[in-house]
Amino acid sequence: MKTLNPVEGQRWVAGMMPLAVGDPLAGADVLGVPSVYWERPLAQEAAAGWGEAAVVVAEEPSQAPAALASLGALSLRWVGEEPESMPGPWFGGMRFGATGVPDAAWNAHGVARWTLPEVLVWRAGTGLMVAAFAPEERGGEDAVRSRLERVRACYPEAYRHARGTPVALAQASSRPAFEARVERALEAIAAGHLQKVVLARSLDAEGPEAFDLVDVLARLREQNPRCATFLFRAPDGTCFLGATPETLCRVEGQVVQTEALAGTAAPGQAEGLKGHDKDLREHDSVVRYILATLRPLAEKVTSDSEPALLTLKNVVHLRTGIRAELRPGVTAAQVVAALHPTPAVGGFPRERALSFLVENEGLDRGWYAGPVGWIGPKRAHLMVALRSALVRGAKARLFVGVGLVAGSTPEAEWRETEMKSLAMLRALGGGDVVRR
Ligand SMILES: C=C(O[C@@H]1C=C(C(=O)O)C=C[C@H]1O)C(=O)O
Repeated sequence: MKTLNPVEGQRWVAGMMPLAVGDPLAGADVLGVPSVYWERPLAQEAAAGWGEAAVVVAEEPSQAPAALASLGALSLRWVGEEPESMPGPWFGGMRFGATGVPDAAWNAHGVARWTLPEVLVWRAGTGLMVAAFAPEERGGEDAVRSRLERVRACYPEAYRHARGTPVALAQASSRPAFEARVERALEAIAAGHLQKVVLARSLDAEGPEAFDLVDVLARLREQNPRCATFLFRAPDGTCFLGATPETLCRVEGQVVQTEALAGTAAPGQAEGLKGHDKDLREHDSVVRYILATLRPLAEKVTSDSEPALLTLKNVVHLRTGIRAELRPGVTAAQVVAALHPTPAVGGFPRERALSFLVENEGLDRGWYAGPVGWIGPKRAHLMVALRSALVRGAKARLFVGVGLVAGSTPEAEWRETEMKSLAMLRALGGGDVVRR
């Protein structure tokens, strides 16, 4: 594990102040594309971070849980008032897991990468707050004060709407290759080797010029108010961003909220979903896995008695809400390590499904379907990074997956991946996407 600015043994100083009414995203007009971005419009939770006061990086998959656990060791001294409900201060994520076909495009994001921004702006009630972070030694307090003043002096008060006009995207992906992989998965299911496996594919899209990622974020949050819009920028400028509906875990003290999200229909066919045996089986394996995984960590675990419909712009999902009260001493990092990957994005039985993906998926998922979000003392929110893309310049690689069980068909699953790709395509292109 590598700490770019050592956290252990180092003390950090932080300060904060209110900003006038505004929008965390609007800061991008003066401070540039943020290093980290997070927004859940319906929950009125939004945060943008610039710069990197500290970064914790895992270099090997085996180091990812320790990297996450180490974030709690941050020794932070607040000058003046302490915030009550600041998201973070660590923002980042990690890879889905092992891959059979490593893609160097993911290298700069690392196996796991957690950033403590130099400046963090977040929504608090009707206004904004800004915090700054710096190492204690060598004038930390002065750095914090000057950063806060600099941000206050330049921060725009307007809301940042998308401004660009729609552009045509060149798109490339292989339907025959994906359908052949679906067939292979269905054979493994028919042979009794697997009950469920979630197979993903990529789709390459290219715009006429470099994507304006602030515009893309503005569209993602506006078009997907029930989702978490996120962005993580790696040191080489590559950005991983998206708008995902799936919470891996929200931790507030000892209380955890999570959900099973699996089973999908087109918006027009939502009503049939609750009575559809294939989708109910696909969903049920996720509910059972999450309940069994949380029980050893929790005093009490409860779930909704039946799945409800979660209606998004392009798709409808089956959703079961799950809550747990953690045993004393159990941390958010332990909950993440235990839950990820759930059968909503991996499969069941878990290890067999993951090996099947390494051998047959033919894709480096990178951070797609991995945990992304924020973590701080006593609170954390990690989402499953779906409906997302890795973007560099004018090129974007989108990722979409589908849960396969007995009864799935290649054609229907291809269509489902097409539907799921619309959220990112609409945000990248800025216009409606026509699918034949
Ligand atoms: C794998 C994805 O989505 C997952 C798979 C679903 C399904 O197969 O029904 C539904 C929601 C997600 O848990 C994706 O969007 O890429």
